[in-house]
Amino acid sequence: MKLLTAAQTRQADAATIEQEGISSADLMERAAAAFTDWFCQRLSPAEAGEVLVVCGPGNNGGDGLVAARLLHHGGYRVQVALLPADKHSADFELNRQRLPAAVPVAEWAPAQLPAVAPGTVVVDALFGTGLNRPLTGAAAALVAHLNTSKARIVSIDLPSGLLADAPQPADSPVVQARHTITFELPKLALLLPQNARYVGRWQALPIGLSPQFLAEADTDTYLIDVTLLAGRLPARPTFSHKGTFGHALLLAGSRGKLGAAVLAARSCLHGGVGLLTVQVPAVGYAVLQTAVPEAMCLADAHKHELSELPDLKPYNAVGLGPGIGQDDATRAVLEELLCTAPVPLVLDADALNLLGANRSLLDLLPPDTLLTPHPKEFERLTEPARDDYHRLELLRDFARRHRCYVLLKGAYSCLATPDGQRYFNTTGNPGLATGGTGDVLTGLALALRADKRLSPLDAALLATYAHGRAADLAAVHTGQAGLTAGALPHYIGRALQELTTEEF
Ligand SMILES: NC(=O)C1=CN([C@@H]2O[C@H](COP(=O)(O)OP(=O)(O)OC[C@H]3O[C@@H](n4cnc5c(N)ncnc54)[C@H](OP(=O)(O)O)[C@@H]3O)[C@@H](O)[C@H]2O)[C@H](O)CC1
Ligand SMILES: [K+]
Repeated sequence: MKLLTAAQTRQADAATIEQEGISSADLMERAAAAFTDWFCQRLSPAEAGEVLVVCGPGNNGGDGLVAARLLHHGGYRVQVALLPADKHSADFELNRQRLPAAVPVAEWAPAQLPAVAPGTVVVDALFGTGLNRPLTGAAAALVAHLNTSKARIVSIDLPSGLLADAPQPADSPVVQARHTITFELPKLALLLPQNARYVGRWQALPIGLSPQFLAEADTDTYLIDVTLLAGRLPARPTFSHKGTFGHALLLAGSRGKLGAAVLAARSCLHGGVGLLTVQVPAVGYAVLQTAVPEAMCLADAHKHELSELPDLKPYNAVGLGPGIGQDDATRAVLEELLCTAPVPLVLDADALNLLGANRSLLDLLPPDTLLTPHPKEFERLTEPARDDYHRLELLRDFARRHRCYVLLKGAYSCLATPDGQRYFNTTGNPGLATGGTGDVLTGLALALRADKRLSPLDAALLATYAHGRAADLAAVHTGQAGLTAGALPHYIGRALQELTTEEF
């Protein structure tokens, strides 16, 4: 799925209107009807009580007027508050006329903003993708009034005051919505942590925008979902053997952090790798042989941390990082690996922190290496980000400069590619915010990078999606709070199976 900018959304509207031979008012009716259906499925007229629809001067306000009409006809008690404005869009005016007289309408000027009782259901239709500057004056006053009222706010398209795809001053007035219901495709602003307090839970409702326009739209930003992944994970051939799915080497663990090596190893095996060899410090040898009998194990000569690199010839991919610590001997292993790796690399955790502490090593990164930092690890590789938008710019620049794939982990993890593309993940849940889940991702990514049938991009996309999907499958049984990294590997196979396609 593509992520479109506000400007592209307007172009999609125009293309839809032209190709279907409909009016913009028809498309507004379709969008507002989708919103109203969503609303009615969640709140009955009795549960909603008095619904306050606040409308701005443009087509976002027009959506609100249509929703007010449809809710009224659906038996809801509705009133409409209009933001004072000198001019209104044509479709706003049209739907102002269509609003039944039985629906009370009042213009809410800053001087006398009526009280909004706590818990009132408010439909925020002030501004959407047409917002082009921070709110001031009457609009800012109304937004502040709504936010302090503790109303239950659902925003149409965007929480009013939030720009669709660009940063804005941190003190800009923005509606704090419980839900944001957007149309067809999400906007970038909905995916960023700094906007979470405004956006609440978001959902994109289909409104039949031109499939041709969407297919041809030029974007460098995508969502990782099942449609994007279709066909990327081939079925496992009948006459497969262990070599078919690659032999991976995992370099992991240090004294007191051997669990990371176990988690990554188990995940790699559940990710479908053919053979796995794990090298751990000598202290971990018995642990790995016991905990992960399916993996072959090499004991590093050093007792407590990794100090040597084995011969890499037998391996199709190498993973380094989970639990390795940052001792000098381990840094030397990283440097040797970067200089000699003839195979795809997956670097995580302290391997990234070692890169951050020894920036000259970044110049040794082989092309197509996959790095999987969380935001703090990424900051150590680059610089502190001003905000989430700046962090995405840093991410794109880093991936381009070092010709690598960088997966910035978090809600909606973002994969940046060497050619400047960005992919936001759509799976996962807050249950992943627990120790060891990154190690599980590393093991899964290593398994897929060892599969010679997969491109570096496909392996990274599949690992990102399946890791979050495994968490979603697990959380059904464990709950989010009860989700542990150790439970995740058991759901990876099913997550991958859902993505496997049998070619005709
Ligand atoms: N495909 C879809 O997603 C569809 C979405 N629809 C809805 O249409 C809106 C977008 O409507 P639009 O009229 O383009 O813009 P807004 O309603 O968001 O804003 C109205 C005008 O407000 C002015 N503006 C911008 N910023 C401010 C501000 N800070 N303070 C005051 N006024 C502001 C601006 O006009 P200017 O002349 O002042 O620049 C805006 O034009 C979308 O969000 C959906 O809700 C369609 O209904 C159907 C398809
Ligand atoms: K809105």
